[in-house]
Amino acid sequence: MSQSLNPLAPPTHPDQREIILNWLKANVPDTRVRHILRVEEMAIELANCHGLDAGKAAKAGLMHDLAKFFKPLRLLQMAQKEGLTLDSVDIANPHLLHAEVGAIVARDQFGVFDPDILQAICDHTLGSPGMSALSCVVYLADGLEPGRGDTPELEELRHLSRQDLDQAIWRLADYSLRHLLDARHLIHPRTVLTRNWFLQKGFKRSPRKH
Ligand SMILES: Nc1ncnc2c1ncn2[C@@H]1O[C@H](COP(=O)(O)OP(=O)(O)O)[C@@H](O)[C@H]1O
Repeated sequence: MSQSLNPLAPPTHPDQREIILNWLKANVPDTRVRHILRVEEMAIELANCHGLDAGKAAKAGLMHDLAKFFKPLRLLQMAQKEGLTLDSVDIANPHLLHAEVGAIVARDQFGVFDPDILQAICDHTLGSPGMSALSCVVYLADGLEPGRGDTPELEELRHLSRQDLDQAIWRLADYSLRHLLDARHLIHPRTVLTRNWFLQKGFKRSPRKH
């Protein structure tokens, strides 16, 4: 995890999924629970497509939005207590911290200590330059699960997400950035850094195309 959540010994509960799902049903509106379940399903599908650990993808998908409905002050306080470095955009829009704070909840409330899963939860909204394939899968599942719509652009991105994780990441980052620009929202620089990192990775793979 780029911002040091401490990976200690893992006490894994056999009924962990049911416990997490019950917590979500009590703390998150039904529409968001349905989104979370679609993210879990798409993360499993993408993990299988790309030869990744589908169990880890499922867990990160199920837990990615644990802190989605935490109030801004709570998000800021938890992030500060954890010692996370905050960008000015995080301070202006603490909602963006729900990703990192979700990983803190996964660790502290549900005893998840797997650093790959915690990092994928952290990365799900803004991405991260050089993020792992597991993080890519959860970022893509969050942005492209079927409930996001069925425009030709989204369908193309879904197709790409099954073929090429790197290209799908920068294309989905571009898609998000376009929406943020149109809405005249602040843009967190990490999305731009993520987009550039994965675009450049593509240049290195096929230099003559660019
Ligand atoms: N790079 C970014 N900079 C600023 N705001 C962003 C960025 N990425 C996403 N957001 C905004 O943060 C909010 C949460 O993002 P996300 O978790 O992807 O949303 P949701 O799952 O609710 O669609 C959304 O309102 C989105 O517009």
